Amino acid sequence: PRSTDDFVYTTYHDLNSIYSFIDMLVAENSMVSKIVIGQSYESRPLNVLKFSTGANRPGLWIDTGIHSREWVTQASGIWFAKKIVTDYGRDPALTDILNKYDIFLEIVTNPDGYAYTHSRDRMWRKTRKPNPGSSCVGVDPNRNWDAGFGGGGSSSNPCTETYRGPSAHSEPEVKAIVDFVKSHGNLKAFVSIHSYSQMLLYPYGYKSTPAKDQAELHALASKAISELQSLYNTSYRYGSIITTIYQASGGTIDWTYDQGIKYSYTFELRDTGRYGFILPANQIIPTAEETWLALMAIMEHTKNN
Ligand SMILES: O=C(CO)C[C@@H](Cc1ccccc1)C(=O)O
Ligand SMILES: [Zn+2]
Repeated sequence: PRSTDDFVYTTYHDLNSIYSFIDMLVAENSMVSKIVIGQSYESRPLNVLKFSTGANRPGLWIDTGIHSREWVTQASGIWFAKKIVTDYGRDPALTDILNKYDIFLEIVTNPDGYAYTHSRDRMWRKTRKPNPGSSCVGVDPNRNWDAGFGGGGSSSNPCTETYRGPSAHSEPEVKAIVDFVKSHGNLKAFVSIHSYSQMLLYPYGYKSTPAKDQAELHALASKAISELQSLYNTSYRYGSIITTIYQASGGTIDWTYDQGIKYSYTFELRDTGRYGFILPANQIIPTAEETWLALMAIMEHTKNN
């Protein structure tokens, strides 16, 4: 495609196609820039899109594709990026958000894993860093964060899908975000997008203690999923990670919440298991559209509080 107007949003794309989408979007829009926050284990750039209409603004973070096999999430991230530049100046709610906040969007958060799902194993979830002393490769990047690291709901066995890694933030893909969050210092919302299960989750996953902001997070989740459901009647469950899905330690949003980013959420997109990770491409746009309504509710609430 020569521009993001003729990019095909109705299909899944390989890594090079997504990288060229990112570069086209930057070239086409003065409000969009690309920040390389680090390199993956296999030396791929960790690209973050920055949407900004002014200097020194607080930020809103969205990541997709931290688990590489969850392909509808990277595809939704591409759609979100185009939606933002299309709606700015046209949709009053999005325009007001972008006049006050920067949006940061990391579409391919695990590029080594994503490349591997195209080349070798469609069902790959983890990073691709070898584990010394083991023939099993990769760490679960959603168990590698310094939040209850090593606790229940993560594994010490490199051959499992929830292997936590040798130490917190051992994975370059995770460390790059940790460093970005700390150096930015003014993120007000952090949304990490997974599939599948149709859930909207908030901290904690590593412990059953309710988050101090649990009441507000629960009420906002309720509002967000009713916005989501209003489009195609897709039904979501919502609640804390540990009560809604299972105990999981070392997860992304437990760490961001404990860094003081109150509006920390994880989405589990479509579906509930019929297709699972192999969601048909004809569901990409409907999934992205309905999820965007929930994201707008979260961003608006953040702006108003
Ligand atoms: O990816 C998942 C299935 O795609 C579910 C997520 C559930 C979860 C979500 C947020 C924090 C910790 C765990 C996971 O096990 O890491
Ligand atoms: Zn996942």
